[in-house]
Amino acid sequence: MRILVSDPVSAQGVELLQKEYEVDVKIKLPIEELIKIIPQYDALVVRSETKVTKAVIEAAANLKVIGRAGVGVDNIDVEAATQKGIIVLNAPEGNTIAATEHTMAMMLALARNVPQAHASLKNGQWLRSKLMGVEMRGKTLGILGLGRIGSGVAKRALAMEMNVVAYDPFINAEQAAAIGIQLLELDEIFPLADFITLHLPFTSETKYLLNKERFAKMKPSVRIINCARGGVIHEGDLAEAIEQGIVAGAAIDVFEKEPVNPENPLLKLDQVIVTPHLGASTAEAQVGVAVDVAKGIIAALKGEPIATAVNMAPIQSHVLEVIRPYFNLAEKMGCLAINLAEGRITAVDVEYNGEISEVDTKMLTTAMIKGLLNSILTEHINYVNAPGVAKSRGIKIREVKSKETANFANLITVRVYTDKKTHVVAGTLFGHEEGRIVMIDGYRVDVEPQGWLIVGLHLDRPGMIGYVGTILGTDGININSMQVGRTEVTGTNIMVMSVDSDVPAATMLKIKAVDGILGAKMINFCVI
Ligand SMILES: NC(=O)C1=CN([C@@H]2O[C@H](COP(=O)(O)OP(=O)(O)OC[C@H]3O[C@@H](n4cnc5c(N)ncnc54)[C@H](O)[C@@H]3O)[C@@H](O)[C@H]2O)C=CC1
Ligand SMILES: O=C(O)C(=O)COP(=O)(O)O
Repeated sequence: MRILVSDPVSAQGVELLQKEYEVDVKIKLPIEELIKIIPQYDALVVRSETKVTKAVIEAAANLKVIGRAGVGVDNIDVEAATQKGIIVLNAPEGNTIAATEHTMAMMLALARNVPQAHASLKNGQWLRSKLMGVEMRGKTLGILGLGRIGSGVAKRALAMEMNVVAYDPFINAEQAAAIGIQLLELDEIFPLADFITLHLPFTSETKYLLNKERFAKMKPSVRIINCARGGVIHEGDLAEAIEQGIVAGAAIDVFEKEPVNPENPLLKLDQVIVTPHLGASTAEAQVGVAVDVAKGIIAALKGEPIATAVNMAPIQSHVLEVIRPYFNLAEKMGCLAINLAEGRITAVDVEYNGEISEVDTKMLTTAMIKGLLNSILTEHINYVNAPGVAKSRGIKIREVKSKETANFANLITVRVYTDKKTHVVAGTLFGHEEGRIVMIDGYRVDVEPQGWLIVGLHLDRPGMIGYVGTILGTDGININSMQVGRTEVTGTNIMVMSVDSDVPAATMLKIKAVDGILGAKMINFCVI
């Protein structure tokens, strides 16, 4: 597998990738060049500079994952990636402190005219009275977006004895109260705030969130800090508001177009201080995000679950810890259940019993669907596209949960409904890691889901196993384990044979033709 790193990321991250895969680092590629070479790669690592447009994604014939060494994924066409089944993941925690501290630096520099004082003094001017500042203590700070960075800024601002209020429709009052601040509506913040700082993602919702109308509602002494994304503020409106004295000043780290056009009106104003998107630029943050993104890319290429994928349901780390050992089992159960099934599949129920039912199991259900669909479709099914493909094929997926369990501490049961019959497979973990199938269609078994299995239904009479064993032996197929499962209902048994190699269709036909064999299926766990 080959990985392309197209923005500068720390060497530690690149080295991690190199331990497992071939890595090319090619910085500042023109987009045409990127489109030309992207088909050679299985993974792409970017920061904010590379624009991963729809055209890039369409050309990316082999791409499985795009890793963003940082937070914002607005430079990636996530929708196009999702449609193509490409995982997009980010590294959201590594640069939080860097961006938080840069925000504080920008706020203080803005309040005390530090860049203007520095520039004028280096120019030989001693401008003490012209560069009068304002204090932070006792001032009101309005934070728009109270996520990782916004809440870090809130804590630091409280330590500086500021009054802090915030707007974030996705945070509840208790979460804000835990930080020690009050949540307000957006329009309630404007007449109160002496400083407004932005910490929200750039989306269609937040585009030009601060514009002419909103500036008009603010205190004329307001100072605005933007270390989030350029397009969240209408730059032309901000420049105008500053020129007209509606806004006192601004500290800007991010621009709608980067690198910023030297003609951008904000660059011409003395009241505006700027940095060239330096929020994440600390040695510590760059190592942090590079290592995190490398780990994410490796997990994605190995088909393992990823905690920071942005185009899959996010998994909290404590949940991931509980469900991680079950992923492989869930996938294999999906594969087994679909191979047993006959007829047109209409719905799949996944039941979780025991303690596992108490955490968010959506991702495990996705793993099951991934295993199920990968066994029957030629297109590659992964965690990103599995739910969508199931939906497009009219398969209804339901989760059922109960803390109650009979024989096992935790049990996962999958029921595959077809227009002919319902097939049921149950599995659990032995110890912490060992996945076992413990029930097939009502028959109690104990099967390790790996390699190749033959599952056969047969009449409960002497010699059946012998017939099948002879056919396999004659055809040179080695059996490595075998068991027979019974239900309470007498008359039929299930035989499950684990074999060392694929079983040719001709051998399966011979097995099915044995008198007393009611059906036999070959399951190849190696395909998923
Ligand atoms: N200047 C730089 O170098 C850096 C910039 N960033 C940017 O900072 C921003 C915040 O990053 P994090 O705090 O890590 O993200 P986060 O996801 O932890 O926080 C974002 C917050 O914005 C809120 N939000 C989303 N849509 C909203 C809306 N329409 N109105 C109000 N609130 C909304 C969310 O509820 C969330 O609490 C992102 O845009 C990120 O790209 C992050 C790191 C470095
Ligand atoms: O993480 C983010 O969202 C950032 O804005 C940092 O961008 P960068 O990696 O420095 O290009």
